[in-house]
Amino acid sequence: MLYSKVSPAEKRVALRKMLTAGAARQFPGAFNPLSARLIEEKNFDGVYISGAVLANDLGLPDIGLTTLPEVANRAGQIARMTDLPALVDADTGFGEPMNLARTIQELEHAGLAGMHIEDQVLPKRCGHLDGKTVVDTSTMTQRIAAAADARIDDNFLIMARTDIRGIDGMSAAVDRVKAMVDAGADAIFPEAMKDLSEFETITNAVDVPVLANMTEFGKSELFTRQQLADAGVAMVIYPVTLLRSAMGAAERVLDTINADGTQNASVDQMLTRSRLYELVEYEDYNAFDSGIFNFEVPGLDIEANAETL
Ligand SMILES: C[C@](O)(C(=O)O)[C@H](CC(=O)O)C(=O)O
Ligand SMILES: [Mg+2]
Repeated sequence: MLYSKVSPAEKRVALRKMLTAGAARQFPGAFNPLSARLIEEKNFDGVYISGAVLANDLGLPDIGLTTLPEVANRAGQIARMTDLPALVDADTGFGEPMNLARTIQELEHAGLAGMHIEDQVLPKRCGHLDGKTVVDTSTMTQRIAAAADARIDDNFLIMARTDIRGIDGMSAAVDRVKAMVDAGADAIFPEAMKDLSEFETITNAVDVPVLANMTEFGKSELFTRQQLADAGVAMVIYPVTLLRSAMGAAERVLDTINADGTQNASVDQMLTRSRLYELVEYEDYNAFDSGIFNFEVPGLDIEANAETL
């Protein structure tokens, strides 16, 4: 009922423990707090909170327009609704090293288990698009060092993402991930890997957990969990999958209403009222209320006093 009773500190420890090379832990992207519940109920390992989803949910493109308070607030609403650890996408960190320090502390206070920051320059782009630019290595390593230094809970995971693969190729990507680990990154997100051998090159180059981004309509093929595990990947995200599915369903039902004048033909595709109530634990709230508002007043015989009450 209400929020998760697992503390952020416990979630961070759990995240650290589960991220071993080849574990390929699966983190679907929650597009709202309720979908985080669904992810947990379906036994996934953790919840991802995508920058693209946070921006798109506000009707904005994913080009770095969202602000730290917006991201921290929404990510916190999602993270506290599940017992699973949540990893949030903090884009480029919302500024330069001093801002990075504040970003880390805000996200820690919001109850996140970890975050990732990337080496793009603003305006940033989806990592699977062309036309990106990245900062030089020393700017990126300063961001990571400032983030690591500002953290209060040592278990808060700082993941570093590089978008350099699509610009300067794989050997630049290998140099960049090594430098990011040396600067204090706890985990690596190599963006826009073309195939499994590229993931393997990265997992062989560093000793920290590596993430694979299985976003649809991007540059990577949609590999299975097993394929990614065999390439040494520790964590897999499906960042926009649920939002795309939910919006796809929404579009179809609107078309049905337009065509038929009623939603009847779509009802069997919907989450039923009882299933929805199950997800929000309606029964537990009812039980709580009936335990308190039982209309019994100690020492008072309600029936005997019925006329005067
Ligand atoms: C992972 C990502 O950073 C996100 O914000 O979810 C995006 C996903 C996408 O746009 O498909 C990305 O840059 O890959
Ligand atoms: Mg993003």
